[in-house]
Amino acid sequence: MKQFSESLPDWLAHQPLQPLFLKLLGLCDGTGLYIVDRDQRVVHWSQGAEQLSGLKAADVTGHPCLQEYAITEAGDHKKQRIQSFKTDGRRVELRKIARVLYDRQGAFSGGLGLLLPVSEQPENAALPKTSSEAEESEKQGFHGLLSRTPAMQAVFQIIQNAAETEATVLVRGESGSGKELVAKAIHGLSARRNAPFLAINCAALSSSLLDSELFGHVRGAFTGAVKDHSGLFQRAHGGTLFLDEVAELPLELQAKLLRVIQERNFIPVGGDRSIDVDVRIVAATHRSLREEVKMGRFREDLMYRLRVVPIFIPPLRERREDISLLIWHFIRQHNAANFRTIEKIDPQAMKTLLDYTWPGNVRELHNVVEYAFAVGRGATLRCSELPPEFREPRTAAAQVTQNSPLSEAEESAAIRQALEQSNGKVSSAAGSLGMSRATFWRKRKVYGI
Ligand SMILES: Nc1ncnc2c1ncn2[C@@H]1O[C@H](COP(=O)(O)OP(=O)(O)OP(=O)(O)O)[C@@H](O)[C@H]1O
Repeated sequence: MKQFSESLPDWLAHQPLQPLFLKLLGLCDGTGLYIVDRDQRVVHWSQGAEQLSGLKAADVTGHPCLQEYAITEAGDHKKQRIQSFKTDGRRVELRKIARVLYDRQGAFSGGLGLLLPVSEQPENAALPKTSSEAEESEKQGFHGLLSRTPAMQAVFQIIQNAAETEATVLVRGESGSGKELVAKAIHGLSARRNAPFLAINCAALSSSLLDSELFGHVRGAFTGAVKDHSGLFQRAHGGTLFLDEVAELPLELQAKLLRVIQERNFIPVGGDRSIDVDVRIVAATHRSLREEVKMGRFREDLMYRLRVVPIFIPPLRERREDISLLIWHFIRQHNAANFRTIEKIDPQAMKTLLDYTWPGNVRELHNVVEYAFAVGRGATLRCSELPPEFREPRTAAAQVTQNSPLSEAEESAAIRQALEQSNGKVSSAAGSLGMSRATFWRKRKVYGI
């Protein structure tokens, strides 16, 4: 990108800088401009930023770089950085474009930022381009789920079809593989999309708390029940209830759940009257419910009621073409929200990422990108910016994956990626994949790359 200073006209270069700067600030007051100091504390917050975010300059100035105003994405308890703000109790989606300032020693000395309503942000106009893959990644999304593997395209098709029905869906997949995103996609595509989508993790609460959270309780049902409490089934009326880790549901609550599914009504804890509800259930588990039934921990009749439409999400290690797609997707998100812009991934770092087994799936991958943004600087993501476990000697599991042959699709995706990263230089692309130049050429010919 051409730097502004490169084309600074002579007459401008000779202007006294301070008055010029103050005039510019005044001129931009209607835009969402803000400035932070070297500690990332806000030192200037324009009127435009006030209007867009609903946050007054007096409340923001002196505080660390907006972080404390970021709110969590519904259903996900990780911070989304600067993507959403609360205004008068409303949620406003904002994007941030930032430029870093360095002092004469090259140390970070602050930054300028511009807030834009998401709808007004011109796609790619202000954001630095990362790689063509980053742009491509946005095209391969399905309601927030990105993938280019055939197995996931089949999942998208099932989601689409299931959303048009009222069938109960059971999503199976490892932790962090995207089960909740699937549930949200089904809700978002269904006729229930304007009613609530509520989620609960059945493994996170004790049996009695879960009972009261799901079905509610009446006043006096137990010590501390000082007033009636409506449960999730009641609050999700007309919408969708996502039951995560459903295999962990205690047997006594499995009976209650079966009743709601069959009878479409339930009795709150301590109550004597049943309440009718219309709720679609999407359940998820990382376990095999069949195995749980065999072990006597899960009711067989409930299993059949839940898995009317089963959806299986393959773990990330089995869809390795998605690794680089997701890495660039998260980098792009962070480029827009941070003071660092990553434009390249060092080939060795990319190889390490592609070889990793990703036990925590997409969530872990997102964390790794977040880590790199937190610890690293500069336009290239390097091996030294990967979390410690990536730099330690390989685990047995990683060895197995490394030694396992890549599928044709994985191999051709890796070759494309390596070429992209090396700017078309064959030697370094081949080297990054541990191939000789001859093998690399032969494979390119086979795959038509
Ligand atoms: N295919 C995908 N494309 C983009 N982001 C994804 C994808 N899959 C998962 N994610 C992201 O990864 C994180 C974990 O996803 P999600 O919470 O849906 O997983 P989960 O399987 O429900 O996890 P858990 O079982 O631990 O609750 C979320 O931030 C989600 O947005």
